[in-house]
Amino acid sequence: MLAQEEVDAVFINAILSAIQQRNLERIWGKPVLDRVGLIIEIFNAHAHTKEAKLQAELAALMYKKSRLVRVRGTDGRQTFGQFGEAEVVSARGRAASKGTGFVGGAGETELQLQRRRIADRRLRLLSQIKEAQRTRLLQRAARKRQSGLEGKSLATIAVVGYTNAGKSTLTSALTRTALYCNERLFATLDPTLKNAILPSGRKVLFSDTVGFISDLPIQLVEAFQSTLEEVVEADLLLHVVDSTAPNIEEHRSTVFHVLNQIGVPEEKLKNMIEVWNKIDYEEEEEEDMHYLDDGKGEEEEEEEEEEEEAELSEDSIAEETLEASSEATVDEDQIQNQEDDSDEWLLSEDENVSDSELWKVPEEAKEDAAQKSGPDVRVSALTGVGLKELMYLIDEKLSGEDEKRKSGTIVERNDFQSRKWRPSFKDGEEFAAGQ
Ligand SMILES: Nc1nc2c(ncn2[C@@H]2O[C@H](COP(=O)(O)OP(=O)(O)OP(=O)(O)O)[C@@H](O)[C@H]2O)c(=O)[nH]1
Ligand SMILES: [Mg+2]
Repeated sequence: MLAQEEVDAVFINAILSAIQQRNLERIWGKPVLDRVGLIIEIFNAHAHTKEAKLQAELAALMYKKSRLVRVRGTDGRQTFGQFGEAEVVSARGRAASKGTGFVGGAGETELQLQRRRIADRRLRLLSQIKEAQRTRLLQRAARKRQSGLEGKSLATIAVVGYTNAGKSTLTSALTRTALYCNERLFATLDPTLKNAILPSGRKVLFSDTVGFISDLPIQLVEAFQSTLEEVVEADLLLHVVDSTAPNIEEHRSTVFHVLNQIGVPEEKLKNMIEVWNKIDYEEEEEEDMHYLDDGKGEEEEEEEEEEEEAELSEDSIAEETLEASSEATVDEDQIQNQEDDSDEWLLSEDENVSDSELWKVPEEAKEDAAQKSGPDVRVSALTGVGLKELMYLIDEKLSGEDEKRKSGTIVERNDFQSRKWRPSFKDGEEFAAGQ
């Protein structure tokens, strides 16, 4: 067991509310990172292109906004937080001022100021991202005009899947190019287009995309909106599944959930090809299993895991931490009940929810999983097994699409606004603010 001094920071694999995070930091005297915070750190570390950097900054900003809480310090005065978080300001100061008609106060001003700064920056980032999106749109339109063989349009195939499923490795293998592949999560943040020739001789474009992850809040999806646009607009989707992942069903349903959220039409989801990757690994794994066995029975391990999970449940964290540091902290409900009208104008409608709610993927959405229960094709992107079969399948699916288009079953969708999911901002406003 590590001594407290040896620990630099604590990561909690759950979504913490701002208050929970802050209370834990107070008790432990260490920075505490939750699941969303960690994802954002990774986004930032992996963002290299201009667009990816903008998107990562927007994600960080949205997260920061949800962390804006007001706390009263141990000495009873308004505080900016023990750890220098300038965004943490007093709620009780505001409560005390209620009824007197006095709405000002240092804490509130600071909070409003912070919110305003965040709102301004968000608008600027959104308009820059929108600009990148426009360029992308023009390029896409130009690509569509380019003809493939026999006058067929140049089809785009988006490669989607959970992070680390092997999307980049597969895209590289299919297009015989070298894309950046890595064991790290979110190795790819930008969509990359590469061309390839199908067995029929048809020329197509493969688009490698950012990976999905469970509990990825919709606010983060907003940040990657222009990247995900490639997916919505693609002619065909390849869903890469890591067949070695222990929680494969959760991965699959997460991917379906995100695709639904970003507005991929039902028709395209049905037509999607499910590719189970890393089949080479499966064989090796069985041989290796006994080396990894630590001598514990499976039941014992499960029990331990359950205990750990119980310890980390949000409620227990909230209770413990609120008790342990009652003087320095405030109750979350109390804060929400005091949710003032004065700041509301800074937030759009959907943002007036508690911060813990803000970062949660709705439960029912998780059940919104794949109807299909097996792979269309099993491959190994590393060894090349199954890739030929996959290429034939893509050819087949695309010509099926052509047929449908000819018979008028499919209507071309060039209209962005008809998408199911749209970000919480209104287009006109964003542009007015950004120009
Ligand atoms: N054994 C085995 N490993 C694979 C296979 N395909 C990919 N990998 C490995 O899986 C890891 C992730 O591969 P990537 O292609 O970067 O995965 P990705 O889905 O693009 O990941 P992100 O961009 O981070 O979302 C790398 O270490 C690959 O070498 C495969 O067919 N077999
Ligand atoms: Mg990748």
